[in-house]
Amino acid sequence: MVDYSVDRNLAILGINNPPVNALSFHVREGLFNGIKQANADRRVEAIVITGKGKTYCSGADIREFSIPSAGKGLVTLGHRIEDSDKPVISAIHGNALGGGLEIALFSHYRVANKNAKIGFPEVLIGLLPGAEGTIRLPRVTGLAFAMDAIASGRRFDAQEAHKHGILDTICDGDVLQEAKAFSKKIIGQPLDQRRLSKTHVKDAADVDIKFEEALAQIKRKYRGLIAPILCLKSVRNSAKMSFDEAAAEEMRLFGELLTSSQSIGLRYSFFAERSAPKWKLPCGACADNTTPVDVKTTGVIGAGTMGSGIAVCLIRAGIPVILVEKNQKMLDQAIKTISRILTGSVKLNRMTEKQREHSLKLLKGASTLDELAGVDMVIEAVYENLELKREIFHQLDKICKSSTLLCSNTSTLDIDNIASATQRPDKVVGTHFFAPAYIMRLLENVYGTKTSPTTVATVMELGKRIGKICVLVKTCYAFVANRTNQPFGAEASFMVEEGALPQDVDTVLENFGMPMGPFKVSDLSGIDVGWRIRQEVAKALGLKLTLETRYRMGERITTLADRLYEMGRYGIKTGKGWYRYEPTNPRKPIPDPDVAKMIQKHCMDMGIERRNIPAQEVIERCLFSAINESFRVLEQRIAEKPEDIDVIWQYGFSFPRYGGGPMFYASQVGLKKVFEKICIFHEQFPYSSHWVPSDLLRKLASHSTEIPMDKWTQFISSSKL
Ligand SMILES: CCCCCCCCCCCCC[C@H](O)CC(=O)SCCNC(=O)CCNC(=O)[C@H](O)C(C)(C)COP(=O)(O)OP(=O)(O)OC[C@H]1O[C@@H](n2cnc3c(N)ncnc32)[C@H](O)[C@@H]1OP(=O)(O)O
Repeated sequence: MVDYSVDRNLAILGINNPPVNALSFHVREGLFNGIKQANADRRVEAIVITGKGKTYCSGADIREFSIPSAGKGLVTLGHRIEDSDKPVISAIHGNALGGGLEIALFSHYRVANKNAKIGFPEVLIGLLPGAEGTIRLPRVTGLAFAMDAIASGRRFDAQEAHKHGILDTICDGDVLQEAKAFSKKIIGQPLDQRRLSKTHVKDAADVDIKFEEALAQIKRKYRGLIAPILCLKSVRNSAKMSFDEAAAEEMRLFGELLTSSQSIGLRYSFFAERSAPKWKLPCGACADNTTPVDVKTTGVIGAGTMGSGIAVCLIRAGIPVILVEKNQKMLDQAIKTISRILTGSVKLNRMTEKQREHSLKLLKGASTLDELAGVDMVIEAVYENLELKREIFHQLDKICKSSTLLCSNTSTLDIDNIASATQRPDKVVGTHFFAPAYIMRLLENVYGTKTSPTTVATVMELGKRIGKICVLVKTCYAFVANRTNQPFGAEASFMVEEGALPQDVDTVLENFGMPMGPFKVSDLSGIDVGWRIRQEVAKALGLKLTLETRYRMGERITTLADRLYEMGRYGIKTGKGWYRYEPTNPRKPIPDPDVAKMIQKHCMDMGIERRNIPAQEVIERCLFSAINESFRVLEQRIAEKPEDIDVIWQYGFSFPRYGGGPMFYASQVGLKKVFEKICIFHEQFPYSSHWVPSDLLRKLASHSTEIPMDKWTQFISSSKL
């Protein structure tokens, strides 16, 4: 795990723990012994710590944090490095992150390749740099930089690190060669001033004012998160306490964070996000054994909000797009919108003007499907109507070359049904983007019964290329995202019918950690949009809709949103929806007594007695209904693993990352408790089929001990596989 070699007067300790050279137990042991050995070796005059392969060191092994007291060895190792009688140089390429940067700060000197990335990302997993990082960095950079870097977790480049004194030198080529050359300048120099524990924070006098400024910013930016605040407190200690006192306090704060529910959730999310792209099909094909085809050209059909957003994603990633829209006015408008979106990206420094111009050159408008004959992939993004989509796929099948993949940006419709309109069902797949497509990171890829592994591999790869977090799911009505979110929204509305007001429900869920409650989201996305979907569904089912009912096809429903629509309250776009909006601040939702009156009248007319709804009930009804549906989705193998559902909720519905997602939340509450509550709600609300308890959940909950998440799918009855 650490390769020890001697090159003339230098001992080279090469960390060799692919893929990211994490500081696992054996790496720490290897470095410790290497320093000891080098100090005892009379040939050696200086020691270089370097990383084998692509990187120097990406920090502690996050998986080890679930082992009590793991990690303590890092501080012991650090002290051994700093106390070395022979100078230690860290030679950095790739990443020096977290514990990796701490090892560099225990070293006496640091040299790096100009492409290296440096940082303390611990806060992103709910921790702080616990091996004296919060005490050492301010001694090098001063307080303001250290507070910002540690509390934000941002990665910065070698130039910035050099400017702030973290690096002694940066080089263009091989960093090990540079370290060897550098050693000649420092061998024989006194080491004491290079030992950071012997130095002081230079701007310590300003600590209180800098702390207050940073704290105010952090509280605004990272609402509800504990780790950024403790990061700042620990940096403050570096200026107010002796080195040893501050380090002891840092260790205590690290321990507090390590066992916090936020950090446990964030660490889960770190790995869940990385597990999502590792897809697997029932036939055994998977990400590791399937090669995607190269997509060089694409077509997008429909120049509405979704089509334009998808086109932005593609051209931004350098992929040419033919945007097909038969309505010329709409096409012109879409091209203007796309150009405006890219201008916005330039203003936000997300791309340069030159990149914007290059991207726009990749976009071509067209009015007929015939233009798509030669493209490698088509993404259809017309509105949600099965017949229309089937007709388009039927035509595309005739027009496009035989290898073209045909993707549908549908949020609900059956992929098998769409595929059956073609002679190439193996090349048909769902690509469900979330609005606005150029901002939202989630891409829910949907395979049908006949979709080939190559087609799946290709859309998963394309998603990655355009910067999306891809999750693969099997076709069913509404897939995983909308299917599991539907009960969440329905329960929120039912509670408003039973006694809460929209703002009450929103506030509870925002306090839980959702950035925006469901009624604010509904105002943002448009009440008319939901109304139109309900009309389409009713038309397809041959139903006549009325406002004066509480049940449809044996299911409880509420017509409150339809009543808002009838009042012309479409949400933010009309200045009125569940809330009202002042023209002077059109984004700020203000509770509206007219809405309260409408709700009360609705309840009187429908004979509903209103009652007080406690906050706990809001959380349980919204989340447990989504959890129950999630277990069904898992049981039916619509989702392959619980982590996939959680990633969908994080990136599709902004579920707080520290909360993990509905499945992780269930695991933390305890499946027995969740199941019992679902049974109670099922009795209380017999006309909501989302409360019928999932068999899988029942089975897991009946176990005498909690079953860990990675074992849940083993309990699916074989008859359901
Ligand atoms: C109870 C009282 C106890 C008191 C104890 C007190 C003791 C005090 C001692 C404290 C010691 C603290 C030390 C330190 O401050 C803490 C840390 O260092 S925390 C870790 C900080 N580092 C990170 O957060 C880096 C995380 N990784 C990344 O950001 C990225 O992976 C990357 C390094 C930028 C590389 O990105 P990519 O190239 O895109 O690759 P992937 O992300 O896909 O990763 C590839 C593969 O590697 C796995 N992995 C990555 N980093 C780690 C890691 N740090 N530990 C373990 N595994 C890691 C990743 O999961 C992928 O594997 P896969 O999941 O695909 O199998």
